[in-house]
Amino acid sequence: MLSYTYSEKSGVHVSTPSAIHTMGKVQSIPKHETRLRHIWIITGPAGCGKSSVADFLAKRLNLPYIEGDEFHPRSNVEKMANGIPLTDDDRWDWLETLRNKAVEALESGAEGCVVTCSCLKRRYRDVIRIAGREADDVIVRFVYLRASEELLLKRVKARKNHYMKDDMVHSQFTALEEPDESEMDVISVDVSGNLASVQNLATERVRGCMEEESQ
Ligand SMILES: Nc1ncnc2c1ncn2[C@@H]1O[C@H](COP(=O)(O)OP(=O)(O)OP(=O)(O)O)[C@@H](O)[C@H]1O
Ligand SMILES: O=C(O)[C@H](O)[C@@H](O)[C@H](O)[C@H](O)CO
Repeated sequence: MLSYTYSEKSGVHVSTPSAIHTMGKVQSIPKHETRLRHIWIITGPAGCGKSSVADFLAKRLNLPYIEGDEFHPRSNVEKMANGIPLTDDDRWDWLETLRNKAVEALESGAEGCVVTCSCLKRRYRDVIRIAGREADDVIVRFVYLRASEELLLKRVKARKNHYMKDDMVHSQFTALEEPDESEMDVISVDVSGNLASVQNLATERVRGCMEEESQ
């Protein structure tokens, strides 16, 4: 069973397993004996730094990294490259694929994984959240990289050799439903600082969250 409490320190509502299910019975176990497996989803609109942060975090935590953009079907990439925003229908299968990839990583023995996925809308995050029902020790957490449209426009404009051009940034913000306080599994990180400071900040927040959970 998962229980939620708000943590001043990490700024998220943390869930802690208070019991595990064994052969149909619920057996309580001491928290310190529980090893949680996290699926860390690095989210936000194009150019917010998902890949740069996820790569860094995965190395620091020694976890496999799944780059969400690699699993978009070719039709989605072609649309985006041609300046056409994706629709909900373009995204459902992709979201499920990413969820399955994350679960597969855990099934094949990883202690957790880091996944990049824009997850622009709440219902997209809900698709990924289902992975947390796999087992009591599996926890899905979102790291939302927060930035203004103006800043991301600047970063995407400066970026070379990417199918997503700056003419798509506005549509990303039109689709975006920023996570609010009711989404207790989201860590929100301001990405207006330089890359190294953002990478460190995100890693610190993630570690803080893990520390809270282990208490
Ligand atoms: N905090 C930062 N400060 C300055 N530049 C940054 C920062 N974070 C990322 N960048 C740069 O902005 C660009 C976008 O970053 P990145 O590719 O990591 O974002 P992304 O969210 O993965 O983008 P996309 O989803 O469009 O692939 C890159 O050129 C990257 O080097
Ligand atoms: O849902 C979406 O619209 C997409 O996932 C985009 O966010 C891009 O793939 C990504 O950001 C690359 O620039």
